[in-house]
Amino acid sequence: MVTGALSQVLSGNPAERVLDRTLRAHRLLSREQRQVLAEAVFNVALWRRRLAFHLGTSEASGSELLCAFLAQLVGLSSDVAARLSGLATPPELVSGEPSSLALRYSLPDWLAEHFTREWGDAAGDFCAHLNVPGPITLRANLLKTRREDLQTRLRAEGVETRPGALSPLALQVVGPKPNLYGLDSLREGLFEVQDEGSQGIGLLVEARPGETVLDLCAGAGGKTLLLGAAMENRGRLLAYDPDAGRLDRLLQRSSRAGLSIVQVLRSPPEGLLADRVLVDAPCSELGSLRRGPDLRFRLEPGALSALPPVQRDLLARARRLVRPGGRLVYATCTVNRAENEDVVHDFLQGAPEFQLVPAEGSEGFWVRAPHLQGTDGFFAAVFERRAG
Ligand SMILES: C[S@@+](CC[C@H](N)C(=O)[O-])C[C@H]1O[C@@H](n2cnc3c(N)ncnc32)[C@H](O)[C@@H]1O
Repeated sequence: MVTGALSQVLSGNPAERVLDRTLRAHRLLSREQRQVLAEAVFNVALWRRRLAFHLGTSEASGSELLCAFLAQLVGLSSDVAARLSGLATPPELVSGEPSSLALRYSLPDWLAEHFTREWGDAAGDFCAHLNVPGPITLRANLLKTRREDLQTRLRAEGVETRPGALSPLALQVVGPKPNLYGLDSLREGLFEVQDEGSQGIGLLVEARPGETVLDLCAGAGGKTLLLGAAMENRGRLLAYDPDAGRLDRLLQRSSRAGLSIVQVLRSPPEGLLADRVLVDAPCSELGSLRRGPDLRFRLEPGALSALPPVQRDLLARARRLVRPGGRLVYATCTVNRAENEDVVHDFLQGAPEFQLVPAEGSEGFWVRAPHLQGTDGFFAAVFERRAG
């Protein structure tokens, strides 16, 4: 069963979906067996390049990779590892650390090269952090609760948390992964699951009660909901996204959150002057790679250059929708100068009515990353439209 699941993952099916399907097809597995299956699928999906190095090949089967995982990472003897993996003879394993970043941290070559260009000496540290699952972080919905009350409520539901250090709304789950979707507190809209970096972007907008705020790439509303709570459900909160299904989910989540000021726009906004506009742009999403063990192997190098034209176009549209004296926030969840700093520099050159509001990061940009603050990777730039 494990090797069947692994060969599906190795042929490009998302590990999480494969695991889900396999568990559903084998409902009689014990809790421990399910856990072992999950560990094996996730670790082989993530470490496949590194494990292939230990096998001395670039093309290894699911069984061979599983055997290398059990011997190299779990520490079983090679005989036992081979038997558990269904191999007749144990493969000879190469020991030691690979010298290249790509093999050490199990990344495609092009991606390791990209991260070296982006982070320089810190690339190894960044890549190491991509291989550790991020924390599960919740955002307290202040329309319905306070962070400390939510913490008490969750404890009563069997979920231990601690306050996040970066966002005043954040609680981090402590201990094993709970089934959050089974909790009444979630159904009652007391919280949403949201990385602290993502919360930080919503907070950069500084939305206030009574204002008109536009979320131009609202998706399913992760940040829209935060903006609505910051506005205390007063004012106008406009949410646009070309993906109708995501907007439908946004509406469901808004109603669960007790948010009634959201107006979903089914076509791009025109002729509007908002106090604040958020452009949470579509991007290559390299900052979220730790959220899926095999995401990195399903990306193509073309992802790095596909989106800057779309991002430039979005900023050009957003430019016309901010009132004089208003605020514009451009954000991505990626680590790619071409989608971040370069897009922003071009925008500032072509839009002299806007000025950068410097954040604490380098060049005045706001940057979050797993090896720096422990969040997923994000980039943001805050602009103000000059008054008059
Ligand atoms: C990073 S996601 C947004 C996530 C969302 N803000 C959240 O916090 O949950 C980017 C979104 O941009 C949308 N998008 C893609 N092309 C777009 C366009 N031309 N105009 C506006 N949104 C676009 C995608 O459908 C996607 O939902």
